[in-house]
Amino acid sequence: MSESILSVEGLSVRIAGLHILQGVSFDVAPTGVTVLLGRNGVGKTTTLRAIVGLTPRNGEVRGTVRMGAQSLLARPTHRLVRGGLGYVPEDRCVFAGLTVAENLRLAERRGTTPAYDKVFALFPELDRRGRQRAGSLSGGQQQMLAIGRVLLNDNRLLLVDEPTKGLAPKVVTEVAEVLERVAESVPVLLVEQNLAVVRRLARDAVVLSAGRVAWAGNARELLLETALTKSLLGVGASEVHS
Ligand SMILES: Nc1ncnc2c1ncn2[C@@H]1O[C@H](COP(=O)(O)OP(=O)(O)OP(=O)(O)O)[C@@H](O)[C@H]1O
Repeated sequence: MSESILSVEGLSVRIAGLHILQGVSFDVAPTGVTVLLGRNGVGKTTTLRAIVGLTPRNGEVRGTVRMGAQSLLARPTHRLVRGGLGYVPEDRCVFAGLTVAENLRLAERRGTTPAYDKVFALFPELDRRGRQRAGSLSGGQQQMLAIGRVLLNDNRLLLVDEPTKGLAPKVVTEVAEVLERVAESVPVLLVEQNLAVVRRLARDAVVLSAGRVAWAGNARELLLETALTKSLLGVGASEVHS
């Protein structure tokens, strides 16, 4: 593989006495989508949050995370974000009481030109619904806002946590289409449980199990190995190929 955009080595996270990650190591390719997989509660969100410096204060993080030559773990989150690490959290976290336009305006950064043209080209609905309160958007529209907000600024890498969770099948397809287009210009580390979306988007896959990386390699190869998906993800062939 060509040089990675993100390198995670020996990442260990303890929270409230739980040793959630126990020496996780993997690389994220400099282009396309790398998917982080694993059964529920295995530590996927904990991994993304550790990378972006959002482990709870009572947690302890060890190991090394590098984006290019830069070491990330000692840096505060706002610096990482300013340095081009975009994060779309699980559950979207849009400001329900603010309008779409206000949610976007909050993401603007001093000294940079926010890329409204790019965001509205990807999500015309965000332009049309500028005056609508984010809390009254559908789940899919909120997800588009959460992704659009991050894309207002330049990113070297995007971390996206379960963007299709809880969405209707048609909207899952729309979100997948958008992420596919986004990934043409910026590499993505994606947590995703919907294996049809994984099959469509991901070139590389990393599977967590028992606090460690249990498997890493080509995503399509993983999805073709029924015994592997069953043992690592707890899903059978019908779910993989649906
Ligand atoms: N702040 C916290 N305090 C205590 N335990 C936590 C905390 N954050 C995560 N955990 C525990 O760590 C484990 C991993 O959680 P995490 O959310 O990272 O898993 P996940 O793989 O993203 O799961 P899911 O697929 O269900 O979202 C779980 O057992 C969870 O309960």
